[in-house]
Amino acid sequence: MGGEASTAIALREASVAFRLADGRIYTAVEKASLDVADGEFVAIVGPTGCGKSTLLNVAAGLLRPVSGEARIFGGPLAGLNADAGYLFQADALFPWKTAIDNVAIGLEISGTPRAEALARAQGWLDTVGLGAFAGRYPHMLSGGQRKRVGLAQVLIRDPKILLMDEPFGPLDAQTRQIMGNLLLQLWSAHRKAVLFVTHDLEEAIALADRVVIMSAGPSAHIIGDWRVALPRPRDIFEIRLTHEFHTLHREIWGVLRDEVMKGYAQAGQAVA
Ligand SMILES: Nc1ncnc2c1ncn2[C@@H]1O[C@H](COP(=O)(O)OP(=O)(O)OP(=O)(O)O)[C@@H](O)[C@H]1O
Repeated sequence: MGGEASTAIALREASVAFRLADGRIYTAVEKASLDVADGEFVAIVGPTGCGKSTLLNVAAGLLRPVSGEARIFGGPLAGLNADAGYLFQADALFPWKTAIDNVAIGLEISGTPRAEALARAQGWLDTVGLGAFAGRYPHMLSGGQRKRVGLAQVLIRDPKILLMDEPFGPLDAQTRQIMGNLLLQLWSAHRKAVLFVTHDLEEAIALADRVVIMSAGPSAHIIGDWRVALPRPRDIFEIRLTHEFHTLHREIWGVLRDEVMKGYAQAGQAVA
């Protein structure tokens, strides 16, 4: 492992608890430890409701752990993580702004002159394949196109860390794969540290350098950590067809399946 400063995100025995409406305390995550190196792509997979978004929110500085800590590039995280860009499942686009204005806004807020912000926003729209859609409002774009604008909106600020919470969740299977390939292209060109939450193990293996599995909650924590030694550059259509992919998938699923079943049981849902 490199020095602490080359570790983009270090969660050290982080525990997160919520006060429920009836006053009880629910410990969602307990003593979760995870490192993401600078430039590394790590995917978190786990049963529904286990605490994946909670961990991401700790890394974003949106939630403070009740014990343990989050360190960013070697320093303690206090307040919002200014090194991170965040992409959620839901669109975060302003409906009253055009695509180009949605992309430019992050620069404008931080004082970049409007003409320069627009020129750079147009460059990012070109990069994500939406150069001709600059003047469209979000409601005039497809779900996949809105995700592309969202990616451009985050990447234009050049964050060192990308926090992604099921970013392609609402998209159809084909568009998800196309977006996955676009993300990999952008990531290999710009090499951010990525923490990517997904419930989809195939997506996690196809994209990531490491796949991390969380246990079912309450008191969820990291129970497995696999290095994905598949070659890059990857095409996520093709990589899923390889023997190495299937072997790794079977191995990780052997652990994940048990947690998924526990997760359903604990949520009181019937499983056949
Ligand atoms: N503000 C809150 N108050 C109380 N409980 C919460 C709160 N936020 C999350 N939880 C609970 O903490 C647990 C973890 O939630 P979280 O959203 O992190 O799970 P997740 O793994 O991202 O779920 P999913 O895969 O379904 O999106 C869940 O049981 C959830 O009900």
